[in-house]
Amino acid sequence: MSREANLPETYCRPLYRADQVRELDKRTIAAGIEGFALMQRAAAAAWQSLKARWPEIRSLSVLCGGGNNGGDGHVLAALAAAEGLAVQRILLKPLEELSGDARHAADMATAAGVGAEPWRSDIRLVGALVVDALLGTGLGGEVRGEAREAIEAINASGLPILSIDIPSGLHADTGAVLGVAVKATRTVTFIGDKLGLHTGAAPARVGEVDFRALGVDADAETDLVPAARLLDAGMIAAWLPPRARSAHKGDFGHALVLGGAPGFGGAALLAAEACARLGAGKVSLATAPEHVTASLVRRPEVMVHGMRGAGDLGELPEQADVLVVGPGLGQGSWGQGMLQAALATDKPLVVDADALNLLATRFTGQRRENWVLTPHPGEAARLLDLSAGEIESDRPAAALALQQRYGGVVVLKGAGSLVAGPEGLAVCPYGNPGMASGGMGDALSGILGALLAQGLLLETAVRLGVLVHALAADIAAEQGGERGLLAGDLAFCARTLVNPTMGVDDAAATR
Ligand SMILES: NC(=O)C1=CN([C@@H]2O[C@H](COP(=O)(O)OP(=O)(O)OC[C@H]3O[C@@H](n4cnc5c(N)ncnc54)[C@H](O)[C@@H]3O)[C@@H](O)[C@H]2O)[C@H](O)CC1
Ligand SMILES: [K+]
Repeated sequence: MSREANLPETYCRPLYRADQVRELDKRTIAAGIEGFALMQRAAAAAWQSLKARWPEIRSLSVLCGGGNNGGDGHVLAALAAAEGLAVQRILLKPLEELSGDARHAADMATAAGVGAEPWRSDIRLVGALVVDALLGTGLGGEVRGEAREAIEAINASGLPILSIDIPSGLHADTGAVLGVAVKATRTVTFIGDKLGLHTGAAPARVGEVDFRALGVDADAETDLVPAARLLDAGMIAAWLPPRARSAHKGDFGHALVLGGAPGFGGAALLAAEACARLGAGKVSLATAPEHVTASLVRRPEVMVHGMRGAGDLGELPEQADVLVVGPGLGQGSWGQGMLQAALATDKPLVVDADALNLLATRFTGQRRENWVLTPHPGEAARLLDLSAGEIESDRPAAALALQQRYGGVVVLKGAGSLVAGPEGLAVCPYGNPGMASGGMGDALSGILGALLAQGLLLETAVRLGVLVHALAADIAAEQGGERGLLAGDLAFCARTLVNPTMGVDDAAATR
């Protein structure tokens, strides 16, 4: 178990940076498995993964770079040829310029009768599938020269693509595309799963990630603290406290949503609804008076209060167990007053949308340990005084910088949302482009409010909430497609996720 009581680390696969994987390689070699044997294990694992995914394939085009990533490709080419496949082996660097394990691998493939031809810009890829063995953890800087051409040709081929270790051109630590990157169908990665395969541009580039440990137990290297951990749906049940039969709504907390400035009612309603749907005992909504009727009609279970300004809040903040501030807040005096009232309490806060923009502009210097900020890259840029491009160029660093500066827990939303907290970094591998629509952030803030209201530890609640929110979006997309996926669709899907299915007899048994 991890240091925080209910965070079973066994479910969160460790993710490493490239330098940590190289350190693991070094230690493995020092422990007696020499480099070429490790390369042979890697290539064999990639070959098994390829055959499992494409059992019908009878020909390959293997593009080999000048380093050990290319070495993996040479060994795989020999394995495929030995099983009767037609193999086109293409070299980015002449055999005689190779060295070390890569040269050993290339010579072995040649000795096994596998032909080799130099890369040419007019080359035709004749295989039915491409193996991308150009660049791995040794990629340094923007992709240059023939490697760039080769990557573009691979992407233009229209063929299925298996990337060795990392799609060439993708940064192993940040998931950023360094000029150009392969768009793989499947990526087989070795020894340590890599942080850069799960965030930034990676989710759209890696295809299916097939992690193979090659017999190396990275977890045993306790001094190698993983760069992040990969959230897994298997954790949902472990993180949700069971409900006692004798429970009453007071046991599940009271969440107060502050939002819906005049003209911005929808966001606040979405947050309040998600909060109710995810199990808060009571939900109050403090919003502009014009939204009261709509709230009563849409969600009568939410106790809605019309607020001309923060002065009308009265005892509401003190009566709540958690405050969600930001959905539809606006940045005018109404919104500023609501945020000020929230900051004046010592209650756990979920801070989103315009509340984040106000933290960056009018309420600067704030820091607390019991809040969660949920910026998208644009809001993160304002909070760190950077550009959105700089945020996206190194999302893990941005998430950690936000957490360092503001304290508590930070969610940097986007493909492969990141959760940065005292436990370190967690990456969410779920979600889809259907989430790029208005209200998704409001739904997340409501989900987080509900889990905090029910008493989950801050970091657990945030990791769980981000996971459930994204997984619900995947379920909703499976049911009805990504286009037109609405935030309101999520709350119900998310609700099913936080209610582990019970058979009828189980339900009877608990009566
Ligand atoms: N024991 C091990 O280390 C194992 C490693 N495995 C595989 O090896 C690669 C890492 O290999 P390395 O030689 O360090 O680097 P790469 O092959 O990824 O790249 C070096 C290669 O690429 C050229 N290059 C670098 N930057 C650029 C650039 N910006 N543009 C163009 N070309 C570039 C450089 O000149 C070299 O030719 C790892 O990913 C694994 O695939 C085994 O899998 C396990 C054992
Ligand atoms: K590669």
